[in-house]
This record gives sequence, structure tokens and C-alpha cells, in this order.
Amino acid sequence: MTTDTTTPAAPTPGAAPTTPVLEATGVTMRFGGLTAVDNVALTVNSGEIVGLIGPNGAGKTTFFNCLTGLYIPTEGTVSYKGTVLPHRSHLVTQAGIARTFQNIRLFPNMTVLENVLVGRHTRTKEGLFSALIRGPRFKKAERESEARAMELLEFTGLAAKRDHLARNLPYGEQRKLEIARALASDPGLLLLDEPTAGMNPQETMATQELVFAVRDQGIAVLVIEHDMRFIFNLCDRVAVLVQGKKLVEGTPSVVQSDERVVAAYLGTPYEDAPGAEEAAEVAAAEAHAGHTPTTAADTPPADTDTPGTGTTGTTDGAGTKGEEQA
Ligand SMILES: Nc1ncnc2c1ncn2[C@@H]1O[C@H](COP(=O)(O)OP(=O)(O)OP(=O)(O)O)[C@@H](O)[C@H]1O
Repeated sequence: MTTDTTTPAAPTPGAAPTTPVLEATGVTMRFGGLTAVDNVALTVNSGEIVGLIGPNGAGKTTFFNCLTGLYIPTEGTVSYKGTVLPHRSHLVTQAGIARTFQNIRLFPNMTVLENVLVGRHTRTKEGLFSALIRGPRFKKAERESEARAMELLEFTGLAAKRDHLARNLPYGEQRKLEIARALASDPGLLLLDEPTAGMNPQETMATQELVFAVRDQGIAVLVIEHDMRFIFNLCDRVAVLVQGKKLVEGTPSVVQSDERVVAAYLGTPYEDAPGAEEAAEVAAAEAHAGHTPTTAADTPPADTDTPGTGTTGTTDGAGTKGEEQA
């Protein structure tokens, strides 16, 4: 089950050549006796959106923390555009990797614009002295930062709310603001940790469009998500972590049809799936009676409450429905 099968996406004929933006090699993270990430290798190329999926506790966030300098991996190296990254998060941001977190981490009592300006600080050169005297150079830098922050608010659809306090934004807009703040450091790679967690379908769709737009700006994206429909619609390539190890990597269709992934993560209906138990009972009763539906009246309607046809496509922990991923 722990064999690493890597199936790189086939290059599109005539497409611009891709170059590695992120290269993680042999990344291992141990906490005492627990190996949370075990010898994981992953490459993200320019122009790509790559997904990282796996059951709860598989090591996805720990891997992100190793990539972004929050954790010093026990073993392995992480390179950005060919240079090995230091184990300091602000230096990783400065190098060109930005991230959002699983739990929203905005400054709730600052305005929308101020939150984005905070994200801009790694790209401003003015020091404390310059800030204290507020000379012309400082004011010019400040105007430039504000102009860039406003561009990002336009890009994420939040410009009209620039003066609202972050805590007063609806949930979906707070998530967008996190992305705008991450983009303020002008990254070449954006890491998103469960960007659609808690979102309704409209917000999820808007996030999908936003991530495509980010990629179209020349920023590679690596995204952790439990919403399989989102992941398989969005990503060029998907890697699956199970118990800290990379189980499979490949195109969405390769990953969805890999029986080890189905068994370890996608295959079984998630607990409390609406109607799953009832549907299983009906199937068992039909099998017992030797009844095979043959007419339209016999055939159950294709409703969304039966296993494999749920509407969210979201896994929660050990698994979700394999059929709905197609
Ligand atoms: N700082 C830490 N100290 C000790 N153990 C940790 C630490 N951080 C994570 N772990 C453990 O490492 C394992 C992987 O956790 P991690 O949060 O990376 O999983 P995940 O795949 O992101 O899960 P989820 O999908 O629930 O967010 C878990 O067993 C977790 O308890």
C-alpha cells in the first residue's frame, strides 16, 4: 500500500516548457516516535496546480509546514526555483512561497486593506528609521504598496470592502482576503491549506475560479483539500498521502481510478452520509429477493442521497464516495 506510483501529467503539445518551482526531496518529519511525514518527494512545476489529498492525520499540513519553514524537517530538502530554502518562514516567504492556513488567520480588527498591506511587508525595503521620519521615499513606497494592495483587492473582488474590518466580512470573503494577503508578497508559488473548508457550493465555485485566475497570473499552486470534486476539477496533478507516505501521484483520472487510493481514502461512504444506510438496506433486500429493477418504475431515481452520488464530494477522514469523483 505504500508503493509510490508517480504518473506525471503528459505535456501538452506546443505548450511552453515547464520548469520546477518547488522540489521537495526525501522530506521526513518525526515527532518523537511518530513519523508524520515519511520520505516524501514532490515537485510543482511552473503553470501547474497540484493537489495534496489524504485522510485526516495523513501528514498534509505537516508537509506544508516543512515546505514553508515552520518546521525543520528531520530529513530531506526543499528547493524553490533551484535554491535550497532556509528553515525560517519569513525567508521562505521572501524567496517566493506564500501560504494560507487551515484556520483563518487574519487580523480581525484591521481593515481589509490593512490586512493586505501587512502581507506586503516582505516586499518593502523601507526600514524603521525611514518609517519614523516619513520622508518622501517612505511615502512613495507606501503609495506603491497601497496601489498593489488595491490591485489585489480588485483581483479578489474585495475592493469595495477595503475599509471594512476583516472580522465583519462573510466567511467566504475572509478566505479570499487570506489569499489576497498571501499574494501581496508577490509569490511564485502559493500553498493553500483547505481553502474551501466550511464554504457553501457557490463560495467553493468562486474559490475554484480564483485559483485558476491565480495560476493564469503565472503563480504555481499547491493545494490541500478534502473536497474531491474541487480537487479533481482544479488540479493538473494530485498526490495522495496516507500515513505520512506518498501513495500515488498522477493526473486526476489516474488517482481517482487507483484502487489503493479508493481503498485508503475515496472508496467507502463517509460516516453519516445521508441515505447511505438506507440505500444499503434496500440493496440487501433486493439481493435477497432476487429482484433486479427492469422498468423505469422499478429503477430508483438518481437522487443525491444515495452513496456515490452525494453533492459535496467532500471526504472527512477515512473516506468518501469513489463513484462521485468521476
Ligand atoms: N506539532 C506536532 N507535534 C506532534 N504531533 C504532531 C504535530 N503536528 C502534527 N502532528 C501529528 O502528525 C500527524 C499528521 O498531522 P497533520 O495535521 O499533518 O495531518 P493532516 O493530513 O494535515 O490532517 P487533516 O486533514 O486533519 O488536517 C498527526 O498524527 C498529528 O497528530
